[in-house]
Amino acid sequence: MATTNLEKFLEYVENNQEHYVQRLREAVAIPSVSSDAAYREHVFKMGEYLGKLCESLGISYEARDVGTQELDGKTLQLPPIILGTYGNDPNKPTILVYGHYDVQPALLEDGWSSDPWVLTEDSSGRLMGRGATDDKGPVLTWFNIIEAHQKLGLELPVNLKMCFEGMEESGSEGLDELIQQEADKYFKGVDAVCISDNYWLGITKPCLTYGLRGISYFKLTVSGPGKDLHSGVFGGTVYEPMTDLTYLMGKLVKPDGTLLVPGIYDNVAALTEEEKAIYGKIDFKMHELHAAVESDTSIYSSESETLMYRWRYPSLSLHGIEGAFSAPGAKTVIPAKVHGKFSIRSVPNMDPERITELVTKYLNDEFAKLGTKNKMTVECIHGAKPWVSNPDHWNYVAAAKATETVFNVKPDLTREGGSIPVTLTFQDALNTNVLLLPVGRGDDGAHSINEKLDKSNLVSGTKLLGAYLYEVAAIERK
Ligand SMILES: NCC(=O)N[C@@H](Cc1c[nH]cn1)C(=O)O
Ligand SMILES: [Zn+2]
Ligand SMILES: [Zn+2]
Repeated sequence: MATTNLEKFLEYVENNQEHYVQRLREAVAIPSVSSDAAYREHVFKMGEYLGKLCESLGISYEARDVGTQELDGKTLQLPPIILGTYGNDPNKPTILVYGHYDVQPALLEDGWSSDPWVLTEDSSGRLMGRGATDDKGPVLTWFNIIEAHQKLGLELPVNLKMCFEGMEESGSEGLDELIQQEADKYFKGVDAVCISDNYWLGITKPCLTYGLRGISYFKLTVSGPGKDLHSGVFGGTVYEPMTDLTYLMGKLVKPDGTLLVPGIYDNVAALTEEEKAIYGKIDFKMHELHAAVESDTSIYSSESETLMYRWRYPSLSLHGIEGAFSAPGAKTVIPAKVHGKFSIRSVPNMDPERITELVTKYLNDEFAKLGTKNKMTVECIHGAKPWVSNPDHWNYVAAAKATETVFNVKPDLTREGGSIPVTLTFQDALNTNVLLLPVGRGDDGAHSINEKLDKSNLVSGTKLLGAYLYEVAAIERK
């Protein structure tokens, strides 16, 4: 029997694994941290890296300037959004793929077992490095797919449009505006959207993801003294910003995860019996969660509750305190100004503006009760709405078929607790279905130390996303 184009592609990918690892190594070596002004030049370098890849593969592209942002009192240029087009055949469907080329911060001293900016392969084929799974590995698979087709002398079965941003980890600044402006221009004719920027639920079974939580990220500032003070000289005689701040932060959430902001649960969509039944059917075991977090400190003991509290109920996490003493040693300082960082993961039908109102009122009321002479401000520094898609759409059916081709298993349908601000924007502005098709596993440790992508996932992910394009081209799209 003649070999199909898809079979040729799958075989080619299988035989070029080291090339894909090397490409990921180059990308991980660029520390494109979007949240820190000191790293901004590297975010630009990473955008240039993708631009060069586009050039080398004949992808027509534009590095779109989206203006500036204010960060830490400085005006910074936002990294460009890379818009690429590959193929323009009116007889083929057009798929828009999105990803991000910025990463979370990483320092060796945080506890990484190797330099986070040097992709390091261990004996089990784990490729460790910041951005390996979130989201450089998945972004590069699209280029791998195009390259494989060129090397094989094959046409892609679809037209591809690409949208890669460098600010996803910092609120996707500039992206929504660009999408609104370009909805009837650059993005015109898009039949469906595919995003690979999340993870399997566990470590063995692939999934398709149709929902995400939103996020409201807050900065709570308390200031008092005009400068840092000696605690031996001034301790006990002045109101201390850290004392006020930690008191307030302790009033936000209970250790069992219950949010303490009055009214915050009011709009949370009620759980129906139909929805409840879904959680029991998902292939997920508590030991997988324990393995992923490297402890057994889970709040709930059942799989269903754990999934519900990850996907469909809000959570509040305390992230850190800027301005506080945190180095080794025993500095006896009273910090003059401190900023507490926390975020609320929101769910249908919570509204970001209402969340900000409730949080601001509550913190102001609690602060007033302290009777301190310090000053307090609270601001939501970025936000995204929750997103839920239609998993019965042909886009999902195509992805499920591709999963069966590559993994020989039907994928689970999952939601996720993280946030990707652009999902809802694409869905609404382009009036199209959005699919999340993950490459990495649930234990990849995105945002954590020792983030990794298994080599087998890099390879199977390249096959999966390629096979998905074939299924999209073949499926009845209505
Ligand atoms: N892979 C998606 C992801 O990690 N998204 C981030 C988005 C974000 C929002 N604020 C800071 N980062 C997430 O934390 O969910
Ligand atoms: Zn991501
Ligand atoms: Zn991320």
